[in-house]
Order: sequence, then structure tokens, then C-alpha cells
Amino acid sequence: MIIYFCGSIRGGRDDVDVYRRIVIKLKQHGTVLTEHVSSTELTERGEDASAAGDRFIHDRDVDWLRQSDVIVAEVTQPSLGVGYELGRGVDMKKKIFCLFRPSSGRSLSAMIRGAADGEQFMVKDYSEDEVENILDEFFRTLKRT
Ligand SMILES: O=c1[nH]c(=O)n([C@H]2C[C@H](O)[C@@H](COP(=O)(O)O)O2)cc1CO
Repeated sequence: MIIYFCGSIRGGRDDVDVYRRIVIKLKQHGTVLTEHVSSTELTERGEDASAAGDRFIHDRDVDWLRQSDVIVAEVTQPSLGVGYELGRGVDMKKKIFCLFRPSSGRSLSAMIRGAADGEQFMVKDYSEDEVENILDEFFRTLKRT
């Protein structure tokens, strides 16, 4: 199973600890192409632009999206990049699983919650302490479909 994980980078790194927990769990279910998103070393400046460059990052990530079997996104911290990745993922007809924490006090964008169809595009409200169980359950059902 090839997994593309989306999480905020330039949108803000407040949730990096949750991203870490998610990626550790995802790695038990497959290959995670975007492990760097969960790195505590990565700041909201993003990957080193002089080494990579924004064009490189964009093209590499779109290519990884194409290669992926499933897209898992933590969408609590609003991020233009994550929204863009999800839109591209819908266009590529990928299976998408979005995780949102209502305890943040935020209201999830209608363009994400409103895209949910309960099958190909799923949005799950969760609390941090249950994140591993929710991911296990998601992959259990995925294998049955
Ligand atoms: O340095 C980067 N590397 C990278 O892989 N991304 C991708 C992966 C993340 O899921 C998403 C984050 O977008 P943003 O930076 O707009 O919050 O974009 C984004 C950046 C910086 O925008």
C-alpha cells in the first residue's frame, strides 16, 4: 500500500506532533511517500528551497500523488498546499481520508467537508488520543473493499 500523507507546512506547524503519530501508524500499513511532513526539524519555511525549489517540490509531490493508493490528510491546521493536494487527488480519483480535530475550535472548510461522500472521500472528526485506532479501522475497511 502506497500512502501519501498531507499535513500543513507553510500553513503552520502547530500540529507536527499529531502528524508524527499519524505517520508512525501509517508506516505499519504501507510505504509513506511524504514522511518529511511529520519531521519536527521541518519548519514553516518548508523544505530547503535553495536545495529543492518550489517547482521541484510541486512536481515531485504531484508525481507522488499519482503513485499513491491512498491519501491521508490531517486537515485541522488550514493549509493551501493540503487543499491543493486534496483537489488534485479527487481529480486523480484517489481514495482520500481526512482527519479533523473539532477540539481545535476551528470549522473545517466547506470545500473539504462538503466533498465527503463517505466512500471515496471521507472526513473523520477525531480526538488525538484515538488517532491510531481510527487509522487501524480505516485500513481494515479499506482491505475489505
Ligand atoms: O516544503 C514543502 N514540501 C512539501 O512536500 N509540501 C507539500 C506537502 C504538504 O502536505 C503540503 C503543505 O502545504 P503548505 O506548505 O501550503 O502548508 O504541501 C509543501 C512544502 C512547503 O509549501
